[in-house]
Amino acid sequence: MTTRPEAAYSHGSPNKTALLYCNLGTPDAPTAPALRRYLAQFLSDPRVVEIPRLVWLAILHGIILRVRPAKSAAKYASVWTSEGSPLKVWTEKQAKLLQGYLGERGHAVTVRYAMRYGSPSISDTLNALRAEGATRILVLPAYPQYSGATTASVIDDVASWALKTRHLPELRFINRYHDEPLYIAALAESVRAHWAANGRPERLVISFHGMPARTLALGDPYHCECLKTGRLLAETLGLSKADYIVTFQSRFGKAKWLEPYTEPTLKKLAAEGVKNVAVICPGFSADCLETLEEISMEARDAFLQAGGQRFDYIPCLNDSPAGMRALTALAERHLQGWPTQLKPDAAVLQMQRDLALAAGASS
Ligand SMILES: C=CC1=C(C)c2cc3[nH]c(cc4nc(cc5[nH]c(cc1n2)c(C)c5CCC(=O)O)C(CCC(=O)O)=C4C)c(C)c3C=C
Ligand SMILES: [Fe+2]
Ligand SMILES: [Fe+2]
Repeated sequence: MTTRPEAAYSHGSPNKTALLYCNLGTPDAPTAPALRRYLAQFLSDPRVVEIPRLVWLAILHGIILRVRPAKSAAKYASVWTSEGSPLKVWTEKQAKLLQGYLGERGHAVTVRYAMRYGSPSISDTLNALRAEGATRILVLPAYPQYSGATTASVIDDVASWALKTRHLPELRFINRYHDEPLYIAALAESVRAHWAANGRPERLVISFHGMPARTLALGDPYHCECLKTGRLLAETLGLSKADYIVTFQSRFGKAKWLEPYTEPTLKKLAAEGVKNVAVICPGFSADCLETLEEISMEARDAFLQAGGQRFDYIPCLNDSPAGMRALTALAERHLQGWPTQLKPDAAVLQMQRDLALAAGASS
């Protein structure tokens, strides 16, 4: 997308408020060349792989980008839909719904989505929003739990766009929503609906994307926020400590990542005689490779092969009304103080009447 924001964003253009919903990104196609492009951008981000640059770039280009693209492409092919990558399909749909839900709540907000890696990029989308006259932009990363690798990386990307931009809009960022009551309620609602249809499992496994273990010691709040989401969900469902476990999936490389790991935990549970589990992944705002393939295919097989009898995967919040209501309320709270009202509200109308009366009295 080529835009000339500086030219279009002149004095006197409309003062629009916008919401930019940013997700991780996904390859353009389930093919090795598309995966190579995507992984090269993703894994070159110093927020994602925090090891010395030159050493890492040699490993990335010398080994990983030669081997991983074909393997990952095959996995993506197993979840790809006629409309494209699930992550992109859901993210696009969520942005459309957010626009509608905010409109229903009386807010004139232009909602767009962007991807941290791949397309549409954050900088192209910010340029397009400015060209449309956005002077206030609220950035909502699609990550309930804050981590340096995800939320901070979105903020880095917005900041690097800002470095190249003369006339900046007002900017706000939502850093986290891991303990928002409506988010927890939406997760609980989807678990309860699942229980109503399929029965209650012996164990609820609450699986989050992993991070290198050292990030916890370095002060990343991610681990604590995942544990809090898990605890609040369990409390809302009335589960005891023995009924659920929080685990971490998607380990990358040989270093120690946050534990317990999801798949080994599932095998251990099966070995201990647990026959029936349900797995939910609250850290993913939308179903994607990591949930649909890694959990619902690979982890399922591992549990069943280890002696488990029933494995249920509970989908992400995706476009569920409860999930969308949670995002809408979150955005609405962070939009406060910005003029987004479609119609002047009652207080403004009353103030205008008072001013007119006062003007009449003094003339
Ligand atoms: C190399 C290190 C990685 C870190 C750190 C990491 C953190 C992290 N990732 C997500 C969310 C997603 N990751 C996804 C895919 C994915 N993640 C990594 C690596 C790291 N992630 C890779 C290499 C991949 C690509 C697939 C593969 O080759 O295995 C996805 C899915 C994207 C999709 O297209 O469907 C998501 C979402 C979080 C939340 C996170 C840290 C908190
Ligand atoms: Fe990841
Ligand atoms: Fe994975």
